[in-house]
Formats: sequence, structure tokens, C-alpha cells
Amino acid sequence: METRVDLAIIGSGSGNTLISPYWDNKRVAIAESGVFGGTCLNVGCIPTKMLVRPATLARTPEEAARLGITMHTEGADWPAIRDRVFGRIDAVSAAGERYRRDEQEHVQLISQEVRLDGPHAFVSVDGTRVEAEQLVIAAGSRALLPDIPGIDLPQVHTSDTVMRIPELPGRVLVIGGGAIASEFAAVFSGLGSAVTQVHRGPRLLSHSDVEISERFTAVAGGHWELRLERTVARLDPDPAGGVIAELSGGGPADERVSADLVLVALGRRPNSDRVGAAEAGLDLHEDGRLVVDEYQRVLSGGTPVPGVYALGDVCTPLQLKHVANREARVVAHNLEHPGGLRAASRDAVPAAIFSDPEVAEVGLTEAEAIAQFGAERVTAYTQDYGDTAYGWAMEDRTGLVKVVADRSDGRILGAHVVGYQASNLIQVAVMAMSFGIDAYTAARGQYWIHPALMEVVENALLGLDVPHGEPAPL
Ligand SMILES: Cc1cc2nc3c(=O)[nH]c(=O)nc-3n(C[C@H](O)[C@H](O)[C@H](O)COP(=O)(O)OP(=O)(O)OC[C@H]3O[C@@H](n4cnc5c(N)ncnc54)[C@H](O)[C@@H]3O)c2cc1C
Ligand SMILES: NC(=O)c1ccc[n+]([C@@H]2O[C@H](COP(=O)([O-])OP(=O)(O)OC[C@H]3O[C@@H](n4cnc5c(N)ncnc54)[C@H](O)[C@@H]3O)[C@@H](O)[C@H]2O)c1
Repeated sequence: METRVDLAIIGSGSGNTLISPYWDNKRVAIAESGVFGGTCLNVGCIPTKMLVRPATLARTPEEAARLGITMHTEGADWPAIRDRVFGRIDAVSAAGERYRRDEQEHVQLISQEVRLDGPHAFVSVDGTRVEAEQLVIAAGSRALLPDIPGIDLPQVHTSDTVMRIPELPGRVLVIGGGAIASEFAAVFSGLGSAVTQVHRGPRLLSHSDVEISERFTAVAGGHWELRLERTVARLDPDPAGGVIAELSGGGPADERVSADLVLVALGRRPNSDRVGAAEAGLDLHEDGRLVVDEYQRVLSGGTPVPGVYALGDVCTPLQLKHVANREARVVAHNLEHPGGLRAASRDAVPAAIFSDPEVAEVGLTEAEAIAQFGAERVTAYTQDYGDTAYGWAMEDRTGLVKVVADRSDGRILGAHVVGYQASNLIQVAVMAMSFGIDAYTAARGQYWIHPALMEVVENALLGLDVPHGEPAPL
């Protein structure tokens, strides 16, 4: 079967948001081979954070004890937690799918794997060919699996499967030191599993500012077991049940870790191969990402292909939902205004890791800033939560905010937070960076509620060695 449409989309994650009322009187085809709604809704941001919340609550007695309150977590009802999470999410996904399939006559939902047939067409596994005036590749990414013996054992999971397990495992082995590994280590450990996290480097979240990464590693190491500078060489079935992992690298020779469940989180590769991008003549980065220009147009032989766009994990170096969504808004505009293309901005993109503790960051680390501008130009200041009034109220001993700025003009170059509510505290710095507000003006040019935790950000900004302006705000 052959169809001609005005717009064809591969992927129903952020790709689904492109179908605005503008397309109501036109023909649209959207292909989705997996669960409708994509990664963030079904197996990513949303369910993980819905699990982080109860896990964080389960750990409250530790904080309460510092404040003179005796509390106990009696236990975690995993089936109830899991069913609450997916009871909500599955319904949202099903409703979204129903809407596109049954309620929008102009939209053809193709629930199959498709491959490009040239840049302006795709073919599904059942042979349906869709030719499009404009086409968007929003095919996302997938988990990478290491090539080690035992990786196909049934106890081995990725983030795609680990959230629907029937019961809470007693012992969990987490392989990886990045975002997904650190979030799930916190979830399982908070809910009561004995967690061991294996990471090849000396610090978790190794791309973060060193101070943040060091603090995070130290606090996480107090919550669950870490095996740093180690890798998992092989996994074998344990005759007693579960899996035995053999570790290699530094540390005790031939160390073995037993676990009931293994979570692998070693990064995600773009799905450009699944859509046959190379065969369609599209340009790829070495890591498999589609090459796009500032307007999100895909390139072929270094030249933009008219009317063909990509967005999200399949092309961006920042695998984040708010980035995929921003790129989708840019693509939506450009599809609707081919004569007035708008560029995507990558300024001040924040990210948060919802682990225990939480981490949030935006812009350059201190080391990156020094490498870019030279040590003379860079000023950085670290403010501990514990040295502010709300930090006293919390009896906090581990949270910190670090701000990096240009000493010559006070421009904020980066901000980094580890601790309670890090993902919210960072937004002040994101706003200042996005609107070009210098560090001193951001600190003194507005009121800060006293004694809110946010004062830790105010104090970090005030600690910087930057110009105060003339006249300086009081
Ligand atoms: C466990 C986890 C937690 C995360 N947490 C966060 C977070 O807290 N905050 C954050 O900002 N980001 C988070 N992310 C990242 C975020 O989920 C992604 O960056 C975002 O969802 C990418 O959106 P997308 O539209 O590019 O791709 P997706 O949402 O993955 O959509 C792509 C879709 O394309 C489909 N597809 C692929 N190939 C084909 C084909 N050939 N034919 C048909 N369909 C195809 C796929 O099935 C998929 O549904 C997390 C990711 C994971 C895995
Ligand atoms: N809260 C969030 O925003 C959030 C949460 C989860 C995931 N995500 C997104 O999803 C992406 C994927 O997450 P992730 O945790 O899988 O990737 P990641 O890039 O964050 O971490 C990958 C980890 O695996 C390690 N690693 C890679 N290859 C290895 C190998 N061969 N042997 C041993 N270790 C190896 C790396 O050192 C790193 O610690 C992230 O980059 C992030 O953008 C975001």
C-alpha cells in the first residue's frame, strides 16, 4: 500500500507533539513501533521520578533522627507502588494512542517498525509505504548493553524492564555510574534492597563538576555499596538463586557480588540505525546521532535536506526530555513556516539527577570554564546548605551550591547543586543565565524570602568575586 501525506513522523515521544491544529486539514502519518508516547512517559523520566518519591520518603527516618524525631519505615509495598505508577501512566499512553487512532481522521497511526526509503518516505514492516512532503525523525535512543558473558540472563534488566518487576529484589547490582544507574540505585536502596553499584571511574556522575561529583559519591556511598574503578567482567547464574557477578579492575582480585537482579545503565545509543538513516544517505556523527543544522534539518553530504527534520535523542548530544521538547517546538514552527525558519538555542540547558542526594547543573563546570576562559577570568564560590538558616533547620551536612562566573563582568557561566531540592534551586541560575542577568544583580537586584533554603543560592552568588555594577543594587 502507498500513501502520500503532508507530514510523516517517526516516533511518538516528543514527535507526537508536532501534530498541532495547523495540520487539521492536512494528512499526517505517525509511526510508533513501541508503546505510544515514547521513553519519557512510559519507561523514562516520569515513572522513575514516581518511584524516586516513595524511595525518598522511605529514607526520611535518617533525617528525622538528626532532628530528634524517632521514625521507622515499616516497609515498602512494591506491587502497590508499581501499580500506582503504571496505573496512571498506562492510561495516559492508551488515551494518547486512542486519540490519534480513533479521533483524528486526518492522522494515520502506523503501529509498526518503519525504515526510511529515501529521506522523504518510509516503509513499514507490512510493506506500507508513506511518501511525505515533510518528514521528521524523532526515533529516540535505546540502552546500550555490554558484550559480557551472562548479559542475556533473565535477571539482567535495563531501565525498560526494571520498573515492572513482580517483587522488590533483596539484592540489586547496578552497573554504571551515570544518571540512570544513580537514580535506580537510590530507588532500590531507599525501598529496602541491598544495592551495590559498580562504576569504572573513581567518582559517580563523572561529567559533573568535580566538587559535585565528589560530594555525590561520598553521600551515595553512605546509602549503598559502591565498587569504584571496577567493571563487571561476567555474570553467571548462582546455583543458590540469582546471579554472581565477577568484577575486574582495581580492588580485591576476583571479587564476586551476588544479586537477585542486575540493572545495566551504560548509556543510550541513538536509533538512527533502526530507521535506516545511513542507507537513506543521511549524515551521522560517530556515536550514531543524526547530524542536524541549527534549524533541526537533517544533513546529507553536508547539505540540509529540504523538509526533513530530526529532534530529540536521535540527534541531540543532550538526551533530556526538555531538550527534545524544545527541539520539537522549533521543528513544529519550521514545518509550518518553511520560509521563516527559526534556530534552536542550546544556551543554559539544565539537567537534574533525581538520586539521593539530588544533583542539578547548568552551564560550565569550573574546570570547563577555566579551560575555555583561563583561570584569571574565572571565579567560583561554593556555599554549603549547612551554613544558611534553613540548612540549620534541616541540620543539613551535605548539600552545596557552587556558582562559576566570569570575573570580568559577572556573567554566570555555570551553577551546580547537590542536595535537597537541587532541581528546583538551580532554576534561579538558569533564569539569570538565560536572560543575561549578572551574578551580583541576580543576588542583590531582587528580594529573597528569609529564611528559605533558596538563600543558599543567594549566598553562593554573593560569594563570587565579580563587579557589583554602578550604582550597585543595595
Ligand atoms: C530511565 C530514564 C530516565 C530518564 N529521566 C529523565 C529525566 O528525569 N529528565 C529528562 O529530562 N530526561 C530523562 N530521560 C531522557 C528522556 O526520556 C529522553 O531524552 C526523551 O524521552 C527523548 O525523547 P524523544 O522524543 O527523542 O525519543 P522517545 O521518547 O524515545 O521516542 C522515540 C520513539 O520512536 C520509536 N521508534 C524508534 N525507532 C522506530 C522505528 N524505526 N519505527 C517506529 N518507531 C520507532 C520508539 O519506539 C520510541 O517510542 C530519561 C531516560 C530514561 C531512559
Ligand atoms: N534525570 C535525568 O535527567 C535523567 C535520568 C536518566 C537518564 N537521563 C538521560 O539518559 C541518558 C542515558 O543515561 P545513562 O545513565 O544510561 O547514561 P550516562 O551517560 O549518564 O552514564 C553512563 C555510565 O556508564 C559508564 N560506561 C559507559 N560505557 C561503559 C563501559 N563500556 N564500561 C563501563 N562503564 C561504562 C559511564 O562511565 C557512565 O558512568 C543520560 O545521558 C541522560 O541524558 C536523564
